[in-house]
Amino acid sequence: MRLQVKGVCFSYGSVAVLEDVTFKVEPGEVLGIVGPNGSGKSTLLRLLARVLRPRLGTIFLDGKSLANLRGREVGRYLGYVPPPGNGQAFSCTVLEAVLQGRRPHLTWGVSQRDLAVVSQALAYLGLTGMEDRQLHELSSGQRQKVFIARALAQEPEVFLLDEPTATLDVRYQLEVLALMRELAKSYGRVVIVVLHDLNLAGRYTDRLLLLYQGCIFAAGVPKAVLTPENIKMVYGIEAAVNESPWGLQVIPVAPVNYLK
Ligand SMILES: Nc1ncnc2c1ncn2[C@@H]1O[C@H](COP(=O)(O)OP(=O)(O)OP(=O)(O)O)[C@@H](O)[C@H]1O
Repeated sequence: MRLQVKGVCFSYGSVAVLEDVTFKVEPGEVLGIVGPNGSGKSTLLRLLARVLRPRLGTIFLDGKSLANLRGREVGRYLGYVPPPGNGQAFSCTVLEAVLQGRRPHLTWGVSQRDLAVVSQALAYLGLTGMEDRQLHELSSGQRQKVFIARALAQEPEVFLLDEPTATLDVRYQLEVLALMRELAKSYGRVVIVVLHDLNLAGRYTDRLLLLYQGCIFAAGVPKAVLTPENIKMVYGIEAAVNESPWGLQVIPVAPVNYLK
């Protein structure tokens, strides 16, 4: 499914947060969104997930405006994983939470296939055996895995992940991003992922949007976006950027004003 964003602007009340954001993502692509705190990354993802509506501009899925989709279509097309710790403290078991991902697909109750998909999603995230645990009794990383498993179980065309790796240990940071790449490359899904870790952004994405004060400051392949100059302008730090056998390596050195 192709996703197109055309001239999107958004404000919270009278405060403009996104200005004239335009880009597109093709099936099979992993798009990363990076940028400093408050630059508008989460807001952009919430607009793509139709949690928020643009003030101006349009978001298209295969040429159809997102605004015109029915609720069930939104659930089938878009799998949204909110950032860790964002109003997710409702009380249910791990199994119930992941099963919720099947809701857009359910017809007459839960089928064997629904259970098989859920069980595979749990296994991918190393959650097998934790099905009966209560969500509020889990560690924040375990809870984050549950929300990622729920999005996997949803089998959406487009994955929208807001800092999915922020609370995960290094192994699962790699597991989750490798799995998302695989879903894009082998199954033609679109993956859009907000990341703070520039090394992960450099390694696991095909293209990056670098947001700055609500605008796209740079867009393109990671090597073109994650330059020391761009990083300095946007984050105010000196950084060393090297090519490594595993992809781009970004070493944040120090805030610019500390070096004077
Ligand atoms: N519900 C809200 N009401 C009013 N302003 C908001 C709301 N949510 C976010 N903002 C503001 O909108 C701007 C963009 O916020 P957003 O959460 O999209 O940024 P972000 O790039 O995801 O930041 P971070 O890296 O800190 O998660 C910020 O200035 C923020 O204070």
